Amino acid sequence: MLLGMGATPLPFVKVEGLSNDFLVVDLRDAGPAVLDETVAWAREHAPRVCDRRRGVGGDGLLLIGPGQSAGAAASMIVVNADGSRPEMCGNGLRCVAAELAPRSDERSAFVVDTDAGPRPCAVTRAPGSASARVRVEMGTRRITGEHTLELEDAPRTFVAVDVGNPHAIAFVDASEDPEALARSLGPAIELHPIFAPAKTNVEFARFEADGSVTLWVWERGVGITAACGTGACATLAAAIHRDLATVGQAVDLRLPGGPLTIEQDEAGAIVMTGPARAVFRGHWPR
Ligand SMILES: N[C@H](CCC[C@H](N)C(=O)O)C(=O)O
Repeated sequence: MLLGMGATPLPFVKVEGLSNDFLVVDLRDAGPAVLDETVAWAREHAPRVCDRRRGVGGDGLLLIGPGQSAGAAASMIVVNADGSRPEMCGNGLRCVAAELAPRSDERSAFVVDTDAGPRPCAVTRAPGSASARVRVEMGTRRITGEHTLELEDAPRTFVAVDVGNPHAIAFVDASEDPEALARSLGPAIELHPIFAPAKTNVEFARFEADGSVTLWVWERGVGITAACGTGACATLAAAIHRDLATVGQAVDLRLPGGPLTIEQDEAGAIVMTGPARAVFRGHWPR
């Protein structure tokens, strides 16, 4: 199936994990030439495909290819809504794993290769259900620095965390609104020279009286999303780094799209567990 003039329509599955939504295209059997061509096509057409009025709508595309590393069941290539190709996507990987897992199986486990490395996944679902609960080993976080940025309202300090992709997390006071801050300051921080050339995802997190965390994310290459799996992982890592949380402590991360369970061990290895759902199937006309 060669894409381009007269190419056949592109089959996809629309998926969502905590309302972070994507188009999944399964190219495991398409061969390397078509996979590469489809990645190039997706990067060029992502803005239109992800447009919520003129296209399917979504935060990005997830292209599934054959596994690259020994024993991997498949690989996942992520394309953001702006056409950029990030290293990793946590909510997206849960959705890809749920697509890879046989609907008839209650439990399945396998490794998926990503641009950030292999990620072990475990899928649990009621047989036949379009929804699943997925546990992903997200690798080991790296704290890459702390940066105090002079921003329009006041200097703010961000913890820079790499969880395969880059994140900058600011913890805000009880009197501040993380959503308003993410919307107003997110774009400038994503593009701030200190994070060049890779740019960064941006998180504003507020600890609540009950110990939970209200989290809003301005995603690199996307904008505000309802949830960000890698962002939740990076936020917990930053909280532990700042002694706002402890290793092994279950922190209730409250994203607009719903809660995520994140755990970090003494060595900095992070595990994320959350939902994934297939919403509908379709074909994108070529
Ligand atoms: N926009 C992100 C990729 C998607 C991350 C997010 N959707 C997740 O669930 O981790 C980036 O450019 O690094």
